[in-house]
Amino acid sequence: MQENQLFPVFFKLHRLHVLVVGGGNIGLEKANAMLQNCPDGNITVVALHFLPELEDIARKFPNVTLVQKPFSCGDLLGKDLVIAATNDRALNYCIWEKAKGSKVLINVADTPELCDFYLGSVVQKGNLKIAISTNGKSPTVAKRLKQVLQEAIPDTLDEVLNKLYIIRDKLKGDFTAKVKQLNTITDVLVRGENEKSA
Ligand SMILES: C[C@@]1(CC(=O)O)C2=NC(=C\c3[nH]c(c(CCC(=O)O)c3CC(=O)O)Cc3[nH]c(c(CC(=O)O)c3CCC(=O)O)/C=C3\N/C(=C\2)[C@@H](CCC(=O)O)[C@]3(C)CC(=O)O)/[C@H]1CCC(=O)O
Ligand SMILES: NC(=O)c1ccc[n+]([C@@H]2O[C@H](COP(=O)([O-])OP(=O)(O)OC[C@H]3O[C@@H](n4cnc5c(N)ncnc54)[C@H](O)[C@@H]3O)[C@@H](O)[C@H]2O)c1
Repeated sequence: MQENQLFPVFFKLHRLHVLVVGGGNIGLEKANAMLQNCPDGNITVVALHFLPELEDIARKFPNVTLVQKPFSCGDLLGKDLVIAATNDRALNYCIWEKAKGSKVLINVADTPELCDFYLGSVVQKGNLKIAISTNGKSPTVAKRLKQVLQEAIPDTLDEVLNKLYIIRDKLKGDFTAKVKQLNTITDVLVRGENEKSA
């Protein structure tokens, strides 16, 4: 079986600055995906034209800036991540070249082979977040799996996380002892009732 070799990380987008080039459907979709996760994310969108939905977003989110102009190399200055989402393949390739030259991580929306990273499909329950990738094989399956997990994970799990956070703070002893106690308390999460009594 082929393995997915992508390494998932969770970015703090309010501490980074993302450049999106393209203000059409895909630019909107990617900006929306980021803002759903991180409403304080810093995003600059550069495009010749913007969908009205993006203009609404820029009004609603003070950290989203729209710049109406053709892409130029200087747009990469001070950016940590780039998403190229124009309808011009040659331009997307040029943005990729410039980003690589500037050591900025880039996602070219329609070209997996030019992506340093993929956006994931995201399950969210309070503090819990699960990011799903199908290794680029089927974003639709990633979306469906997200829907299944969103339903399956109980809302009360967030209470569990908050309680464990308090307990974690109060536990005494050295690191190894704390880890042991936390594992004992949470054992119930991975073992069924029958297994416990056996
Ligand atoms: C997860 C999600 C995150 C997000 O974008 O927010 C995401 N795509 C989503 C949806 C979606 N995208 C597409 C469809 C149409 C049906 C289909 O093709 O399945 C749907 C479904 C829909 O919209 O219903 C079209 C599409 N997508 C890519 C290509 C190019 C190619 O594959 O060659 C094409 C063909 C373009 C064409 O044919 O012209 C490429 C990528 N899309 C990825 C992520 C990365 C791989 C993630 C992974 O490893 O699974 C990757 C590689 C790069 C990237 O874009 O980061 C988001 C789920 C939203 C949710 O959770 O609700
Ligand atoms: N990865 C994915 O999920 C996915 C899915 C479907 C399509 N795509 C591809 O993504 C691309 C974009 O699709 P779309 O629907 O958003 O297109 P669109 O036509 O709605 O938007 C294109 C955007 O690019 C901007 N643009 C064009 N030239 C520019 C320049 N020189 N400088 C700055 N901005 C410029 C336009 O102003 C516009 O805002 C298409 O090529 C499509 O094949 C990707």
